[in-house]
Parts: sequence; structure tokens; C-alpha cells
Amino acid sequence: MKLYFEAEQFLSPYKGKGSGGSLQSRIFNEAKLVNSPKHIYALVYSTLKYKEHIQTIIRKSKIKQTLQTKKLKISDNLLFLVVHDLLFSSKGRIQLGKHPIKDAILQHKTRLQAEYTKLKLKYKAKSAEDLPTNVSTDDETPIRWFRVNTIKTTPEKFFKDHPFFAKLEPVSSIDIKAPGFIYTDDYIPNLYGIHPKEKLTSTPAYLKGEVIIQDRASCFPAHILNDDPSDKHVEIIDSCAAPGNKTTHCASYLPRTEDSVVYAFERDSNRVKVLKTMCEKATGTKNKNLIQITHTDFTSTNPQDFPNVTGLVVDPSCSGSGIFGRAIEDAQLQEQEKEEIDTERLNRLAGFQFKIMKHALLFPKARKVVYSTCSIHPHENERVVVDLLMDKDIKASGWQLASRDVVISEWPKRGWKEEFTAICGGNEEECEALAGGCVRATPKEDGGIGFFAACFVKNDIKSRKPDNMLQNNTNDIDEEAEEQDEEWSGFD
Ligand SMILES: C[S@@+](CC[C@H](N)C(=O)[O-])C[C@H]1O[C@@H](n2cnc3c(N)ncnc32)[C@H](O)[C@@H]1O
Repeated sequence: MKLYFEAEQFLSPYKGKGSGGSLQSRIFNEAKLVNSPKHIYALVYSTLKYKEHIQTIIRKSKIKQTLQTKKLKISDNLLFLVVHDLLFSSKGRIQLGKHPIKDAILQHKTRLQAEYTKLKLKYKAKSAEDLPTNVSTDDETPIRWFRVNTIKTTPEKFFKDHPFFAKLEPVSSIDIKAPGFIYTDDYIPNLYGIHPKEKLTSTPAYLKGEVIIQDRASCFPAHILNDDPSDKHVEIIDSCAAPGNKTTHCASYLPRTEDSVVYAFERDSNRVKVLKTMCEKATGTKNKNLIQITHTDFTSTNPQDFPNVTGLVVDPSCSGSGIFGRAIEDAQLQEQEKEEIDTERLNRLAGFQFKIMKHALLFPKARKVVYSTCSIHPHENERVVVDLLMDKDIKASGWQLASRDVVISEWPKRGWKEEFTAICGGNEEECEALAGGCVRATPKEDGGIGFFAACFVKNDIKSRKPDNMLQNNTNDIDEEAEEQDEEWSGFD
């Protein structure tokens, strides 16, 4: 039953702290799984895809009544998984040794199969593939991105060891037609695209942490922070770190000197374990001091304790509305439920995001702070940026939005300029310039999740307040905002 018990937890929409990420990342980042994450993902994905039909078959076959009579306790989700395997999987068998639940379900095999046949007749379907589902194959990512982890290896070595991936081509289109090709990305160094069916996760390089699966847009923050060779960051902070994609990516940019470090903060106790596992795998024993993890709320840190930190990545919890892989889970939510979460929730999230960013902008030597979300909503993106730019303490300390040339200038999609009118009024050029300090990625259309990043830079202007005065102002975040953050912690 282990496989089904492990898969069961992923069948319901994520209710823990944070967004939890896409279904795929939730499963692949769960450190405690005994079964292969790939196997579990395939099972959960397919069960969710056919869930509506499985429910109908279960109801019509009256199998639940039999299970109750036999006093066999089985949750609905577990039953969906088992019935899925019996009817919808290619092997058509329950992956379970001898077990009373298996026996009880197999006693009903004929009835279950009869209901399945009726369903196929109703939809004139020859196989499960022809049945209508809420989830089209469009919900699958058109391309899978991975980066060669330069802490452990080099692209040259990786390609030498994996000659299968030898056909390097520039990624001219995100529509990869077939496995067998590998595409170099135009924007992020050491990032490659492959067909989603490519078996990367079984390669020794993946298992050893030499390559890391990471969405392209999610690689933007570390790249924006570290792209400029004149910025010699040695100490940086990742304020909201788990599961650690951006932490490990940031670490890969640091010079390999003894004092180079990424301070990674994570306040959630479960997620901090995943962060530790990922960082250990990515750095290995040789570079184990490259990342220092602290299990704490980032806003409780004292910026004066980090006098050498010059750059920060702030990727706080958000609505996760850009994660299209989640469509399969969203398909389970009632429309009404979806509507209810909107504006109020987004504003609460924005309040929290503002608070974390304001804290990040207090670090005395910081000169660059990259803010990001995987949300498509302006509430959590440009509007947070505008509120920060209009904040009197932040203005006084010399923080500004960076110019486009230091924020992946060739990437075509920038911030939404209309959102900046509160700052620049009708001055189109100024709005455009501000929007240029931000990048956006559209879900699917840009070959991955929806994403937003903005880069703040500090110019040493003469009129700015001394940093210690700013530090004293951190406590002006009112109690209401504190409460919101507490409440908020249920989202990501
Ligand atoms: C969007 S996720 C970060 C994803 C991560 N940057 C990555 O690329 O793998 C946000 C994370 O921030 C954590 N978090 C939220 N508020 C925090 C705070 N005040 N201090 C530290 N961590 C926080 C959440 O628990 C969650 O794990």
C-alpha cells in the first residue's frame, strides 16, 4: 500500500504553508518519499486527469458500500488511485501485494470494468485517451529546463558524460517536437531545454546534483543579481529560500573563495528540511560552506549583523497564479471557491511581500535586491514595486529601480508600464523606463511558469538618510500588518 499512501497526499489541492509549487515540484521536492517521485507523479497526474470518470465508475459500481460492509477503511483518494491503476493504467493491475483492500476491489473487478465500458461507449472512446477530461495535454510543460550545476561540474563535462544529449541547438522555439534534442538558452548561462519526456531524472548527473531541474524564468533572479561582472558579490542573502532552487543557483555564481557565502533563510520547519537536502546535494562536501541555512523568519534578522552582504534575492510566498502545472489541481476547485480567494487575498499577500522587501532594503552594504514572484497578478508584482518606490524611507535611502540594461535587457516582456502611472503620471517615457527594470514571463507561452522579477539598485545619493535611522524605522510596520502576515502564512 506504500505507493498509494505516498501518492494520496498529493491528490488533494495543497493546503500547507506557501504555494507548495506545482504538482511536479511538490512531489520531486518531498524528501521523505520511498517510491520514485517520477512514478508517483505519473500515477497522481493520471488519476487527477481521469478523476471525474473514476468517481462516476466508483459511484455506479457501488463498491464503497461493499467496502463499508466489510469494515475496510479506505479514503476516497486512496480508492481513486487503486481504481485508476486497475482500469486506466497501461498495465491494468493494482500495484499491491496481498492486502484485504486489494481482494475486496478485485471481487468487484467485473462490475468496475462494466461501468468503465459503459463510460467509453457513452463518449465513443476506444481507450482512456479518448475520454474528455478537464485537463488537456496543454497543461503539460512544452519544454523542461535544467541547468548544469557549475558548483559540481561543467557543461563540457556533462555533455561528454551524456553523449545522448549531444545535439545542441539554440532554443529558437519553445515548441520542442521530439525527445533527443537539447537546446541552449539565449538568456541564462548553463541553462538547457529538453523535451518533457526526456529521461533526465534517471541520469547519474541528476542523481548526483550535477544538473538541477529549474524553470527558465525562475532562473532570472540569481542571474539578474549576479550578471554584472563589476558586482563582485561574495556574501549574498536568499531571504525566502526553500526549496532552494534560487539559493543553489545564486551559490553557483559566487567566486570559490573561503569567504563566499549565500545566507539562506526559511521560516517553515518542513520546508527548511527540503532546503537542506537540496543544498547538500547541490554543493557536496567540498563546497558545503557555500550556503548557510538559518531556520528563521527573515524579517526577524538584524541587517547590521550582515555588514558584508551586497545583494539579496527576495522570492516571498505568493499566490502562485503563474504556475500552470497547477491547472490539474485547480480543475478540482469549484469555480466559486476560486473567485473568493482573489482581491482580498492578493492584497494581503502584497502587504506581506512589501514588508519582506522593505526589510531586505535595510541591509547596510546592499546595492542590489531582486524581488520576484511566480504570480501573474499586478497586485503582487508592479504594485508592490510602486509602493516600495513611493515609501519615504526607501526613497530617502537611495533605492531605485534598475535600468533595463542590467535586467536581462534582451528579454522582451517587461513590467506593465500602466501600473507605474502613480509615480510618473502621464510621462510615457518614464513609465517605460520603470517598467524596464522589471521582467515578466507568461505561463506556457514563454516555455514555463508565469513569473515576475524586479531589480532594485541603490545609488549613493547625498541626501539619503543614514542606514541606522532606517533600521529604527523597521518597527513602524503596524500591528495589523503583523496579523496579516500570520494569517497569510497559509498561502504561498
Ligand atoms: C516562493 S517560495 C521560495 C522558493 C525558492 N526561492 C526557490 O526558488 O526554490 C517562498 C518561501 O519563503 C518562505 N517564507 C515566507 N515568508 C518567510 C519569511 N518571513 N522568512 C523566511 N522564509 C519565508 C516560505 O515558507 C516558502 O518556503
